[in-house]
Amino acid sequence: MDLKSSHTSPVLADPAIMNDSMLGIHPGLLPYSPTGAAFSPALFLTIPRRKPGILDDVRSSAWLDAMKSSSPTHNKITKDSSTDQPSNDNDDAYCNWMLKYPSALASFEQITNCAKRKRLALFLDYDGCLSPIVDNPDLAFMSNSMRGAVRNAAKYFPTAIISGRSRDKVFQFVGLTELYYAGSHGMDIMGPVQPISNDQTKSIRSIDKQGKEVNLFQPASEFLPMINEVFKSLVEITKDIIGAKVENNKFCVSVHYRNVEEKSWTTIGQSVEEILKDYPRLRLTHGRKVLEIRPVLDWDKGKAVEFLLESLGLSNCNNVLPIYVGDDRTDEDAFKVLKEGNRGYGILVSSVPKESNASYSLRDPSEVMEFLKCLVRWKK
Ligand SMILES: O=P(O)(O)OC[C@H]1O[C@H](O[C@H]2O[C@H](CO)[C@@H](O)[C@H](O)[C@H]2O)[C@H](O)[C@@H](O)[C@@H]1O
Repeated sequence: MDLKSSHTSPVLADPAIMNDSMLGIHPGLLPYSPTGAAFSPALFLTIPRRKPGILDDVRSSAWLDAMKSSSPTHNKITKDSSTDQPSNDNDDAYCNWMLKYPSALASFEQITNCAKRKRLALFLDYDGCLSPIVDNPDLAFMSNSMRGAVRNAAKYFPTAIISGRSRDKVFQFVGLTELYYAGSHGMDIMGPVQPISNDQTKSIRSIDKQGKEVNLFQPASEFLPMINEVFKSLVEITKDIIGAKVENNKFCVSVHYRNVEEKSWTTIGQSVEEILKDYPRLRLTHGRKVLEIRPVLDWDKGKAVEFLLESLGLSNCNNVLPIYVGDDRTDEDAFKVLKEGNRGYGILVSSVPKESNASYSLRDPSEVMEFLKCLVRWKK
């Protein structure tokens, strides 16, 4: 998905530049842009309500555009009839794109030159990064070789998984106790116990499954009943749409349409919109063939990275190099945090050109595994 092109879609347009009557799409369905938003100390965002509109056909096509653009089509492999060699329609575009987002493997020396005499911290997204994208989200298993690579990396560098999944679910998939986990797009963080200097009033001491004392940060805890209610309504409203799947990710909900025929995508989008009309404190973001419903909070994967760095005692240090590897739009918040402060590197996992705040790229999870192995070899 080209982030630039998203700004041409009414559903994905920046709310800051939309007027009240524009399309009548529920504000919770628009992506959050912090520009001009008012923050309360409790992290809540104020998003202006818009009057309902009547342009239903325009809204349907807006839904379809938004849903299509959130999941890029993959490279089409064709055969060159003159040589009978496979050729790739999009190779040139990908090579050009890599001039802006060089391969983290090809640029490994450059990255490690920067990491010299610094402490490296690793932040890894799960789906599409450590596990390949598959049709059934319940079967998105990580390979044993990938698990081994992550385990080895965690021996040398503090490592955290930051996922849109519930923290329990992603822990089930990864199964490594030596990592830190942030679920629900960073709204459920289990990190190390540290004196925390910033005002993270919602942090509580807890004990993890291994009996270790940990710090639990759940800024959206009061949304739990609301999320459960919305989850049930979404299950009900989508039950007759073949292929639709609703996943409860604890502090957010995913509505999957990967296995739904394209002609029903608009129905899914509008069903979600219908439900969210009653929940102005929830908003929607788009992922890879998934609509994600989450609290209107000034909290995202970027904030989660900052929180974890602080909990690990690694913030405000010139001798720390955080690296974040992710594939999805929600990972952009983390890329941005690292890029803006020139603090570290975002690595986008993508086999198609996408506009991003990342500094480097990797094609797919197998390259992510190779990159992790390279880091370990370098550190040894
Ligand atoms: O932050 P992530 O760890 O990348 O989680 C984002 C979403 O990932 C999952 O959905 C995606 O992967 C599925 C399995 O490969 C795929 O079927 C789906 O189409 C993708 O969108 C997960 O199921 C969602 O709940 C996460 O929010």
